[in-house]
Amino acid sequence: METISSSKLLPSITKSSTPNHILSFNPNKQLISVKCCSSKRESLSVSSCDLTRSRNPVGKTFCTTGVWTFDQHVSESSSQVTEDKVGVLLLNLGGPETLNDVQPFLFNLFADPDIIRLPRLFRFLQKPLAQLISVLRAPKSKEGYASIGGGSPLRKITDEQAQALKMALEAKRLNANVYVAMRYWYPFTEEAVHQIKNDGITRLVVLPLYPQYSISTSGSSIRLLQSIFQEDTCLSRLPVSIIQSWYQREGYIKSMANLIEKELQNFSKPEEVMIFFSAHGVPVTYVEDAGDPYRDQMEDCISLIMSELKSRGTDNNHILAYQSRVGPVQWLKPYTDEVLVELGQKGVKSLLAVPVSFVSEHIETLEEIDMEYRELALESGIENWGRVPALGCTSSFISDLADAVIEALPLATSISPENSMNKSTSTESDTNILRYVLTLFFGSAVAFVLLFFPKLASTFKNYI
Ligand SMILES: C=CC1=C(C)c2cc3[nH]c(cc4nc(cc5[nH]c(cc1n2)c(C)c5CCC(=O)O)C(CCC(=O)O)=C4C)c(C)c3C=C
Ligand SMILES: [Fe+2]
Repeated sequence: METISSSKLLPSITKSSTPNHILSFNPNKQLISVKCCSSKRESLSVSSCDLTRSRNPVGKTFCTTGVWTFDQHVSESSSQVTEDKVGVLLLNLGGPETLNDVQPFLFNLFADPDIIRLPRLFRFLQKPLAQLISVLRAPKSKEGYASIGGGSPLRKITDEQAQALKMALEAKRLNANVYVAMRYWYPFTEEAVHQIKNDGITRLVVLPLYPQYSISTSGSSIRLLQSIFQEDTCLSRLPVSIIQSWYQREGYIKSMANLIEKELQNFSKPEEVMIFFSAHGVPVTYVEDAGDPYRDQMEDCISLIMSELKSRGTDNNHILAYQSRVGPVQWLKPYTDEVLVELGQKGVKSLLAVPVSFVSEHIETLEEIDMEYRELALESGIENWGRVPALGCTSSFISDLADAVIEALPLATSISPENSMNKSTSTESDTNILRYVLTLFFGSAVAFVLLFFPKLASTFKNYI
């Protein structure tokens, strides 16, 4: 068992050549532990690396992935797995189902401190800002959702994936209930957790439906989950195993390569097509200041997919760019729209877009790629355009997710109840009330000023 400091966690995870990381947590123990599973494709060998505690200046355990706010410890209990009532919790973003849902959905999204990361001193502005930005952005967002049929397909697709995963698990002789927990819309994470509790689940695997880990996606959902579990004595005893990222799994890489190969055949000269990976962007500060492994994982993922294609004799040129930036800050580069124009200018004639951050169709594939980027590419001189569909319920992919769940199951450990991080003293409650009143007062004042002074509000024009 290797012991390393938590400040080394991120590099060891993101640069690992065998990076299937399954983390189980127990916030009472004074160690952080991570299971680094050497996923040699079909056969999985597990090695544990215990991480010694390292504290940030405010006294909480800190880890550069941004997930592990509290100390954690792993202990294995694989012998129990067969007697358990198993649950699998799929984490996803959620999307507005009707146009009326758009603004409240956007509010939930922008109110997440992992989406708009304000300095601690300005956190009290989070909700008023979320209100303002959601109101300002809603008209543009609504247009987008209107153009793809009046709402997000995410809930329907995720439900179908949940059903397909349940069946794939059954086929592999594991009976499990599969739940869906959305971060910003129905079914909310709280509802899914409530159901898990009601159903008497005794062992849980948490599987974010994002192949690569980002603070803003899997990280946000996992943190929310941790806080719900820590508040509940019963849940804090439930053995849980969290699969943080799975982009490196063979089943995923091969399924992506299959889709790309198939789509290339629709071009008259497949070998001349540029494979254009378009990943969802994140602000640069996430990666460079907060230690988000997203960019490293994305680059690793693309190189694995390209190696797989090469091994099959498909050796096309490829490029990775980042789409969907929102707000006034700098995002990961190169930007998809700028690269499309450059490629057109350089004389690239055939291009296959591959969305790679997400496994369902959603507004950014159906509207942004299929409509906006396609139009831009054609205007820029690209003549032949194609797009790889999202994986959805592709059977090889779902079967691989099922394997990931089965592999993660024995690693589940519980959060013990004694050391509830949320036991607050009376002083803390007083402070909370004071903070609440101040937040309400200043927040309303700021929202009022911004809403009624449009020039100030134009600072936020890039969110619109
Ligand atoms: C403002 C910050 C945002 C960050 C950071 C961000 C990261 C991020 N998002 C996805 C996946 C999806 N995002 C979706 C919608 C969406 N995302 C943002 C903002 C940020 N995303 C907004 C404002 C919206 C709403 C749509 C819009 O107004 O443009 C969706 C679509 C859900 C749907 O309804 O279909 C997905 C999927 C990833 C993978 C990611 C970081 C890696
Ligand atoms: Fe997003």
